[in-house]
Amino acid sequence: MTLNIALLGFGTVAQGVPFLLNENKEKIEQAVGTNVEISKILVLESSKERLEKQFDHNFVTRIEDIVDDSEIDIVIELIGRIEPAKTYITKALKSGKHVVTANKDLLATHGQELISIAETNDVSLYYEAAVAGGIPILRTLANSLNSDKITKVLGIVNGTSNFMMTKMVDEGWSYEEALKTAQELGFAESDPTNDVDGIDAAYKMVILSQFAFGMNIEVDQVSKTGIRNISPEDVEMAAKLGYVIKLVGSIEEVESGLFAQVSPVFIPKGHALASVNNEMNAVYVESIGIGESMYYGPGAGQRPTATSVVADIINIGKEIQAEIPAHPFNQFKRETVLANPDDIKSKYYFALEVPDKNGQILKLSEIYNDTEISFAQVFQQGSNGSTARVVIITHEMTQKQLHEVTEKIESVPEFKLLNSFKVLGA
Ligand SMILES: NC(=O)C1=CN([C@@H]2O[C@H](COP(=O)(O)OP(=O)(O)OC[C@H]3O[C@@H](n4cnc5c(N)ncnc54)[C@H](OP(=O)(O)O)[C@@H]3O)[C@@H](O)[C@H]2O)C=CC1
Ligand SMILES: N[C@@H](CC=O)C(=O)O
Ligand code: NA
Repeated sequence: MTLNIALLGFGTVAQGVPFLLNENKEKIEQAVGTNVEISKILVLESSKERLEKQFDHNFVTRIEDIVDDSEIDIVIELIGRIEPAKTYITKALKSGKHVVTANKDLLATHGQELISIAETNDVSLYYEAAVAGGIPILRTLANSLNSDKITKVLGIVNGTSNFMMTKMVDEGWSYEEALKTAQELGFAESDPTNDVDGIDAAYKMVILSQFAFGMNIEVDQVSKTGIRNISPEDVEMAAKLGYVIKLVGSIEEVESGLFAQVSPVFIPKGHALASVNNEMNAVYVESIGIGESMYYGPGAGQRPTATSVVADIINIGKEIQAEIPAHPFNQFKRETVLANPDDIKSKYYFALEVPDKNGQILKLSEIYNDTEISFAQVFQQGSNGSTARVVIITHEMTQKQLHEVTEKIESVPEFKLLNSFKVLGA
């Protein structure tokens, strides 16, 4: 019996699926126990003729041609965004088809609804490619780390922004040049705002929270800051102090609950995450059993992402062949409890613009002192004659103190808070 699959969409990632099925045919057939065929591919009417000239596949333009086809076992959604992907996945699941997707936008916002439809219809919904493209992180958390208790996850999980930061900092590329190349290389989302503003990474934090902590946080509960406002002065100061700046997603469980965030972070140069460059991703896990572990690999791009998609197809194929009942991709579920901001502590970097005259550092010190934040280091990083750029590295402080001190600084008209970033390390 052939395992018949159908693709929805035939863009960057989807075109990697036939490539891998073909290049790796023998191994895949041995794993699944039968051959895997792409029987139909759903494309837009406007693209069908162009694709038919280029590829020898059975292209269709109506979702019904796929969901009503009883020969099709697995539907692979690679259109992206919310609609029509959500409607198509729902139809496929309700028609008794297993579904594989790489769509983190959809899983982070409507995942619970889709998981419940899959369960009701006794079919599988797998999405390894949705987090950190080519890194097998979700299956590792669900299968290999199920014996361990995870306390913290730090992730460089957006390939586009990491690629851009690497090229801008190490090779002096402009923001526009770096973004355009990330788009050309197939790393960026159709709307790259999600990549540069930390939204794509926040979607991945939502999914990682489910697998690592069994908690289901909302995207809006993940605080997000992207890479747009990182300045050359921030990068220069980071380097001078022995750090690199990267967009990091973090999830930590403290006594009061879970806290998730995406923001630029100062990472000490010796930390394993500091050497994750270009489109590479890494998920760094702290747990009571293993201690520290890191999972590293390409987070975006056609072949790495399609490799995760095909791994999901193989896993579902094996289960179909062995007549194993469908089960959720992630079985870890607990009540969701958010942390008290008083319990979330970190060191911080503050960059401020202040009038270049006597008494300003003293005035700043008073503000921080009033909020019970102590300085670890203070620098004046240049002056234009009327204003000076002051950089402060603090000792550990809480999220609550961060909000308080930010408000206090912003209430002083002559002070301008340029940036405040978390600093990793004790
Ligand atoms: N690129 C990457 O590195 C990674 C991507 N992902 C995820 O994988 C998914 C696919 O991404 P990617 O391949 O990069 O995106 P692309 O934009 O390259 O591909 C999406 C394709 O879907 C097609 N499409 C759009 N609407 C429809 C529709 N209604 N019916 C049929 N086809 C449609 C588009 O067609 P047309 O070209 O004709 O407009 C396009 O070819 C997304 O969810 C993305 O977030 C996940 C990890 C990594
Ligand atoms: N646009 C995303 C693709 C993978 O999820 C990224 O750059 O990481
Ligand atoms: Na993955």
